[in-house]
Amino acid sequence: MNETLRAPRLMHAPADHPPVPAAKIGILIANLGTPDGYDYWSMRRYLNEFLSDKRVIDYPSWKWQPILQAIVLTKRPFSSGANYKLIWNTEADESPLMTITKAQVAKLAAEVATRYGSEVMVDYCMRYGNPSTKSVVDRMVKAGCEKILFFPLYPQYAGATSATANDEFFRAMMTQKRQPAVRTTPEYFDHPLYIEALAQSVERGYAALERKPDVLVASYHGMPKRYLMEGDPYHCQCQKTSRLLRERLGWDKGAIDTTFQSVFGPEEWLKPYTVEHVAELARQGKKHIAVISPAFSADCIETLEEINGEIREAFEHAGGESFTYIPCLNDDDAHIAALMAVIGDNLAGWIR
Ligand SMILES: C=CC1=C(C)c2cc3[nH]c(cc4nc(cc5[nH]c(cc1n2)c(C)c5CCC(=O)O)C(CCC(=O)O)=C4C)c(C)c3C=C
Ligand SMILES: [Fe+2]
Ligand SMILES: [Fe+2]
Repeated sequence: MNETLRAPRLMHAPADHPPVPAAKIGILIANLGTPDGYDYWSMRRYLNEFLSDKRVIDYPSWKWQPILQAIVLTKRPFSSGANYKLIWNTEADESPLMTITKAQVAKLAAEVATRYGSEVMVDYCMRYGNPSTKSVVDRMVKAGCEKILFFPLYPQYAGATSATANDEFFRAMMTQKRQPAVRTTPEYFDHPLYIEALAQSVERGYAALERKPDVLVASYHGMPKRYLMEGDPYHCQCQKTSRLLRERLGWDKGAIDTTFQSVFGPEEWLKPYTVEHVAELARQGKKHIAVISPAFSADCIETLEEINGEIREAFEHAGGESFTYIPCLNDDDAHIAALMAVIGDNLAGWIR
């Protein structure tokens, strides 16, 4: 057993003493969350929780809630549900984000067991929907985790993703009688192994093509431009990821275009918008493109349906000829190696 994990235990506890589990370290992987089904009520429950989060939509409740409840949640569960149906993993009856998260966590758990032994456990939770952050924190504490490393799988920090995941984690801590020591991992948008994993995925994608694309579009999830102006570093971190990827690939300036997708509501979002940009590329004669989405650690509705469906159609409609979607890093070994490096860095001092 690792020395740093050895904690004083009650060897001869009296009969009426509650059980004392062996001390553990927990690594809690978090992702955004996904609906339990694509039917109206599952979609409504999920979207209601998501779109009521002030880190995501920061309008005052008195203004936003009537619009959300009376307009958005009467229509969007149908349109989004229809999109989820297109990509649903029918075998497991779950969304791809869930299937891929489970695969990532299984590989990480195996790596962690090899590297650190059975005193370090790995589990996952979602910010919205199931399994809830609180339910998994409760389980980890019950299992004896006296230290928890919380790891939201967003390479680029955003208030709407990393911060709200952390908020939910801290809320779960507020109800613990025996509160563990906790750490949250910082963003890893410039981690050399993350950039390496992205580069390898591009090289793999390009090796399978007969003709090299005219441009690689790096499409990131968008957010209102106002959030950038108010200090959210997400936009800058996305730009830096694209630059580091281009440098690692040894490509000239201009070989990767950085764009933003998934505009929601009437405000201006980060530009250029992917859907408009790819159509413009086709009109300019760049008729062969590839698209990668570095902000998503797992393929999901935004990549499988929006990028590889709607955005592909916009490109083809504008005269584009070949559109190659490069999948997210998912459970690629190079991705797991990058995540393990982030975990290792952030366990420093807790374990050798
Ligand atoms: C409305 C505001 C939204 C902001 C701001 C936002 C930021 C943001 N989101 C991700 C990652 C994901 N978003 C996903 C789905 C999704 N996102 C929004 C809205 C905002 N996201 C909605 C309404 C939805 C649901 C789908 C829909 O109805 O269109 C997902 C996929 C979940 C899945 O089940 O597959 C991810 C992942 C990032 C990285 C981000 C950063 C700024
Ligand atoms: Fe989103
Ligand atoms: Fe910026």
